[in-house]
Amino acid sequence: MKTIQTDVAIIGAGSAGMAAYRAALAHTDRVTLIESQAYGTTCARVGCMPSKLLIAAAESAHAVKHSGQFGVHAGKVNIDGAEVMARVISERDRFVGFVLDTVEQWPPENRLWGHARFVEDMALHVGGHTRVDASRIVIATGSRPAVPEAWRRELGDRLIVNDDVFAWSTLPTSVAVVGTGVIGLELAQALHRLGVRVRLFGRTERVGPLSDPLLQSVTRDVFQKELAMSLSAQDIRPRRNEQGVSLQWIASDGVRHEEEFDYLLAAMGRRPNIDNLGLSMTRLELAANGVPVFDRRSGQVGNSPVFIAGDALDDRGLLHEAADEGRIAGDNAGRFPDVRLRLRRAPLAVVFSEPQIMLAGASHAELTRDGQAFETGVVSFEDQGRSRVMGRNQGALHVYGEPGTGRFLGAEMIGPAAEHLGHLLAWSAQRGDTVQQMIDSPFYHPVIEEGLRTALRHLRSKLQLAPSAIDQCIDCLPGT
Ligand SMILES: Cc1cc2nc3c(=O)[nH]c(=O)nc-3n(C[C@H](O)[C@H](O)[C@H](O)COP(=O)(O)OP(=O)(O)OC[C@H]3O[C@@H](n4cnc5c(N)ncnc54)[C@H](O)[C@@H]3O)c2cc1C
Ligand SMILES: NC(=O)c1ccc[n+]([C@@H]2O[C@H](COP(=O)([O-])OP(=O)(O)OC[C@H]3O[C@@H](n4cnc5c(N)ncnc54)[C@H](O)[C@@H]3O)[C@@H](O)[C@H]2O)c1
Repeated sequence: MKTIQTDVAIIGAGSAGMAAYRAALAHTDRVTLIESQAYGTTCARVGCMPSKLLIAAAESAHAVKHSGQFGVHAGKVNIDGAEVMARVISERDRFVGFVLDTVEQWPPENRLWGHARFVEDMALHVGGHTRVDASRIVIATGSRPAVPEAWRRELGDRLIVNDDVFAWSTLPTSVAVVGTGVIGLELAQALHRLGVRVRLFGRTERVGPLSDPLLQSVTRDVFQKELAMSLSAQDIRPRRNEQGVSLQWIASDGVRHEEEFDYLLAAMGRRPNIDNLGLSMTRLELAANGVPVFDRRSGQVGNSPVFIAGDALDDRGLLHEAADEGRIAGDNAGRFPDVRLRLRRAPLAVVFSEPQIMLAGASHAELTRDGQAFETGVVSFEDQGRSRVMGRNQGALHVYGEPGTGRFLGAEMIGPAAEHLGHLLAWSAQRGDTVQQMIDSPFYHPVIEEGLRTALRHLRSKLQLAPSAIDQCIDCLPGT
């Protein structure tokens, strides 16, 4: 076995690992980036980008099918599954190509291929061919889908995960999607809108990530109108059969049901890739979930020269967070022992369903857990002017503010343009804006942001910072 010495070894060349590599290089040329699979990142290859490409096709099909509400009749919609997947894959490959171009420009002597495992505190074995002795190590190994082993054994290639969807050459006829989290919701709705028979299974009544109980119920109602859903499904039993999968489950009414599908898509959460890293060979302190105990502001594991970033943290699981964490961990690994604590951005998460879902700043669950006093301002989008104009008048927004100071704390929303409102609200949360400062900002007319202003005015009156918002007035057109 060959032995190499390096200043910084980075395990994983995904979004976090690539950011860590760039940041560490600012301090030393002796940086080794280790990858065991294809370069290209989860986000570009099988995550953010191909899922949004599939959703874009689905939105297009949906818009054509529902144009009748505007008096525009497009006739029978023909969805060509092969063409849909061809565009998804060719555009995806373009995004992956940009990542590959970047990695290929990096010196080959800085790149090592193979699965890395700790064999001692600061030594790795890679692919059975190389021992790497490193002064500092960054763990950026990402995550993988959680799949029940018994289901995998029973269903074989009929049990699929997100990676498999983006290898399809055409669309299947039917898919059972298990898991009503972010991936389940995005992919189930997209496939349904592209003409695939879909049933979405949840083991509880929870749909999507919103933690505000009232918004959870709005979310459930909205998606139940469009999708075949079996919530609180118990004893889900998949069997392999001629067609693909026969699925039995006990519905919330206690009755056992059975339905057949081509595939079962497991969207049941993701597990950090830290269980196969040989961490037991090190003295690193591990938390109950097996992840080394780390500081979010530095990425440092205890006081050790080991850093961790991205989905491997089992924390926020989002691309922009992975890139930030990679940069912080790589910089600190490069400058070790002069480790710097970095400010983290305000939380922001978006689900690209229709309507979209977003959380910005502190969530309802976090405020409640932390015992933070707060009031809630609300707006429904059902009668909001611009949302009605566009026929996208579904959902609601809740904004949270602090009594006394009038400080804006956070928001949760299901509704139109949530990806954009989410940014405005996360920026306000990060700046520490007051509700009044936000209301004093310009609002054009007619725009969906006027709905946000209604919610903020409602919050202001709940915080007793101003008289109740005026419901009817000349500049308060419908839904403002
Ligand atoms: C379907 C889907 C849709 C998503 N959509 C969005 C979205 O719209 N917006 C958003 O913000 N986020 C989204 N995400 C989440 C986002 O993709 C991830 O948070 C992000 O890609 C994590 O980056 P990472 O660098 O931590 O992991 P990865 O990019 O997975 O990189 C980890 C790398 O480590 C390698 N590796 C693992 N173990 C070893 C080892 N022992 N030795 C060597 N190499 C190893 C892996 O092969 C991999 O290349 C989505 C995820 C999925 C699955
Ligand atoms: N738009 C985005 O930003 C985006 C999109 C996709 C994925 N992601 C990232 O990927 C992560 C993983 O997504 P995900 O949807 O797999 O996880 P998730 O944690 O959002 O949802 C998992 C769901 O699976 C359910 N589940 C788990 N075990 C089950 C069982 N045995 N039977 C039935 N249901 C079961 C859970 O109750 C939950 O509803 C997300 O948390 C997010 O960080 C982000």
